[in-house]
Amino acid sequence: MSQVLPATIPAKLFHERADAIADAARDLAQRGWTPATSSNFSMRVDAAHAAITVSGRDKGKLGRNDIMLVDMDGKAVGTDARPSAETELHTQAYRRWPEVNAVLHTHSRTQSVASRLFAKHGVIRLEGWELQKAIRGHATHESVLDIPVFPNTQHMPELVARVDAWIDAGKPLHAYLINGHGIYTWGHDMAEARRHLEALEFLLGCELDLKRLNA
Ligand SMILES: CSC[C@@H](O)[C@@H](O)C(=O)COP(=O)(O)O
Ligand SMILES: [Zn+2]
Repeated sequence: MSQVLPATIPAKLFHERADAIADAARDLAQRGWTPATSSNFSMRVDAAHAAITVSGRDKGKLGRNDIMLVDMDGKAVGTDARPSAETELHTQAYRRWPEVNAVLHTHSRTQSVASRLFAKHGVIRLEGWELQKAIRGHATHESVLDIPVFPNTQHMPELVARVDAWIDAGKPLHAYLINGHGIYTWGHDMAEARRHLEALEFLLGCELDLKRLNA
């Protein structure tokens, strides 16, 4: 794949983003959170563009050629490569929150099982866990952190509309699960997005343990 960059985007900037995405993806794949080419990752490059994983690639073995440029409508820029099937969910986050610079989506077993188990409630309420403080804006374990569970669909505009409706209702949103599918979360930078994902994986695992123990 050859990526032609707009004149306004230096190659160094695009490569930095691509390398940060590949590093994160390798780590998450090693944890077993990206089975069978699933998951997708992106970073904002500038106000009008994001770098995102090419669709269908093994996320544990990404190189620079597996990351491409899209505009904020999710359309490929300067390449014939096909962006992630879920690109619109990434660009939605960049459009809605100018301060968000990295979006991560994984398919861990914990995320998948939790999404099925809590789908009937439409939300997982996290409350009383110290690790909630790993999420931006949460200063105490006494805060309430609601993670919505949206129905899965292959039709991205439907999911985009559900996310928009949640945000437009004025409800805080740090992450969402898609039923039988996985999780989306994001951050002001890649380190924050990774911290959010790691904390949420841990917290969902705790909730599943409580269910198992019937506690
Ligand atoms: C390999 S099944 C998972 C995919 O359908 C999808 O949900 C996913 O996360 C990866 O899709 P991709 O198009 O590679 O970004
Ligand atoms: Zn997915």
